[in-house]
Amino acid sequence: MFALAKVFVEQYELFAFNEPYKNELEIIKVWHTMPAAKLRRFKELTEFVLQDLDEPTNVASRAKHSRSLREQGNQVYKTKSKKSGNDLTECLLSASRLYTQAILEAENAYEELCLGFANRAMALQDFGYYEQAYDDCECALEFGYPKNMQHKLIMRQAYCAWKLGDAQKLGEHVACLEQLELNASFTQQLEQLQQELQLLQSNPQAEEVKEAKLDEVKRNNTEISTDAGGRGRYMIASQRIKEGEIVFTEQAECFVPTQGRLICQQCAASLLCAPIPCTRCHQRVVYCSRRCRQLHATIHGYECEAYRRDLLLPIGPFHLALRLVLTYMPQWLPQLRNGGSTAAELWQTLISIASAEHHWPTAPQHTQSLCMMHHLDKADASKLIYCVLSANQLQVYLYKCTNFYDQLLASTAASAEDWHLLLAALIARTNNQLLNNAHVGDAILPRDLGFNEFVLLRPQLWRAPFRLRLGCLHKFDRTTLVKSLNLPYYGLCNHACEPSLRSWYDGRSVSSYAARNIEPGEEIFNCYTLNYKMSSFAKRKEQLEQTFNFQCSCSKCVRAEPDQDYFAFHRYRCQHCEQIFVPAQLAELSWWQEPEPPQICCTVCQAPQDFSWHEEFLVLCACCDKPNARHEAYKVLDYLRNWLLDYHSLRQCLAKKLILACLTAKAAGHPFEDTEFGHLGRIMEYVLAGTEAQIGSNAVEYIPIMGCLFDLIAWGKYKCSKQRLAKMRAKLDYLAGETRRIFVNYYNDFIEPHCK
Ligand SMILES: C[S@@+](CC[C@H](N)C(=O)[O-])C[C@H]1O[C@@H](n2cnc3c(N)ncnc32)[C@H](O)[C@@H]1O
Repeated sequence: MFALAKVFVEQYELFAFNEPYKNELEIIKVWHTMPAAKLRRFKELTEFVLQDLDEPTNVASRAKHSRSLREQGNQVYKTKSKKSGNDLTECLLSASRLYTQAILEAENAYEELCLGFANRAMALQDFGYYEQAYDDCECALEFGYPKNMQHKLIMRQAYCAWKLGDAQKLGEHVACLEQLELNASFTQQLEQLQQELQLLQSNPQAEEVKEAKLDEVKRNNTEISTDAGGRGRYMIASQRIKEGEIVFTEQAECFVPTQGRLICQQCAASLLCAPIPCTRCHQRVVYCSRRCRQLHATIHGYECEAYRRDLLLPIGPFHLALRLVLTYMPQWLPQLRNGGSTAAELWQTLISIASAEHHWPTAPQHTQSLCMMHHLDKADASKLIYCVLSANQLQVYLYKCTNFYDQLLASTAASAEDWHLLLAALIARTNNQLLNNAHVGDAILPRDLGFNEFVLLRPQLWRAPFRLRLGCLHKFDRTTLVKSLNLPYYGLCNHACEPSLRSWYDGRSVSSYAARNIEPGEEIFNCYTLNYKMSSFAKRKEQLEQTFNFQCSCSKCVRAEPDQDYFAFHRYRCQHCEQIFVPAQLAELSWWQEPEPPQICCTVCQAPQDFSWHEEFLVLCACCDKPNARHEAYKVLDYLRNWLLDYHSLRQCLAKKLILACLTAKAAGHPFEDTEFGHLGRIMEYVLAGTEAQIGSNAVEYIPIMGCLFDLIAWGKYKCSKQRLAKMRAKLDYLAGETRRIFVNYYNDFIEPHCK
């Protein structure tokens, strides 16, 4: 990261750009025409980054480290015969964790890599992750598992295929094993599998009903109009859409993980139990299955060297721009084939597609993406230069380190030099379009999950695949941003501070639901910032102006008092005059998040407020394993209701802290009195009502708190009516498939029994 930043600083000095913006191609041309000596230095620096960042692998030391981790895994795995119940689960998952580390560490030390996969297959199979165990066997074979032991893996695959009810695969593996000479024990296993195969064949299992996929996009509720007055295109309802109904769905053809997160690069799954890494790019890319690895192979072929050099993390948002260009170039090329032979002509061809009218709901994503709005024309010189430097670095990378140019040169009459200009200009333009249009997708994960930690392998959490232990749902306590996606249809929604949509991400897909009834012809708004109840008018204004270049004139912003709803979550009763006030300065509203909190004074009597209890409350939360501390904390929170009014942001924040601290203590086995659950239940209901008031009960933020309440119900310590439970259960249907599976299993295992 340092090398790239240093190079950009020097390149910035070399690139004196002070011309008015025409378009991205013209800016790129400017640096291509800088004085020869400067240009030489500029190019040297670009290439220096590519050379300097290359991290060759020391295969021997990788192998050594990987072997040591695998052997630790073996030690743990060996103890399984003495274990049962949760202890057995722990043993298998901790072995799987160590084998996973061994696989990641091995990189291209293939002798170790294949053994790591083979051993993980064994532990995962025992635990019941049959699909993943099957894939691991396949990986072990791919990476050179010793020939004389391959029958073990084939037997394992046959077993997994049987468990998965896949007669075809089972038949293939059984046929293969029948050709081999096996010892008595393996022969016995084979005979059993032969019988199972006959049973499967004579009694084929009903085709598993696959969950409805989002591949089929829903757009019939919406139309796109254009505003001649500068707001560009916008989305309207083509018919009445009732609150909670789907407004539209979209599936991103390209996305990237945010901040180097290890999610599947193909399907964006964020809960992996058996990550399959690329062996070349230093544990920076993983897949949830071999199929996903296969589907992503072409794009990764272009990115692998950049990952290997760790170029994509420091390049930040440009990574999505790069991926968009890599993804769509094959679709753009046929249009460019007859679109001229110079960079200028090809550029013009793309721009004419971008400025044409299309039927937006059905236009392909590669066309919609070309047409996305951007504001590079309003950017200052430093932003333009940074954009050029990043785009140049990526273009040179593609030229020097990949075979991406092959298709460009084979499909068009343009020269490599023309493509240098065009590609850099296209990356720069795409990046700016994405800054204005890209979306970030979240996942519900434990707050303390490490970057290279895989939650499905976490200790003390699971009792079976996708089945949590009693009282552990609260561990999924946070919505975390995990991916940036290109969703150009969603991007056609203009902004309002009170959105019409509640959007839920699932892998590469988004489903947007109506936040309230929407009438035919009414505009459908997204909210680009926190909504009007969660952030101040000034903050939203600043963000919208800086990033999106417009001033919001939505119904919430044009009111005489645009902050009235935001202030409703910051009302105090003065400790002296007992009048109600909101702190005078915006910066004072979230004082508890400041490193050096300001003194808050009542705006009626000016008396300074004493918030020393805040620190004390945090200390109590940290000691929630002790009953006295918990009782004191319940009391303080109850007392605060007189001073932090209604759904005060701070009171909600403290309530969440206390809930999580108590549930963590309870899950760790600390005894709780029955009366305490009454307190906790009330506190959870308070936070749920606050979340509903501030964001809505159909927003993803509602789910983690609901999960806490589920734990209480699951322990039999809190009662809800059947109707209430049914309503909460219905919310789980919004969740991403992988998370839904966990939450629904939990509901069925532990909540449903309490309904009877
Ligand atoms: C994600 S795009 C929305 C679609 C865009 N109108 C288009 O035609 O492509 C964001 C851009 O649309 C414009 N925009 C969005 N909401 C707006 C609003 N409420 N008022 C004015 N301009 C808005 C701004 O130029 C903003 O940068």
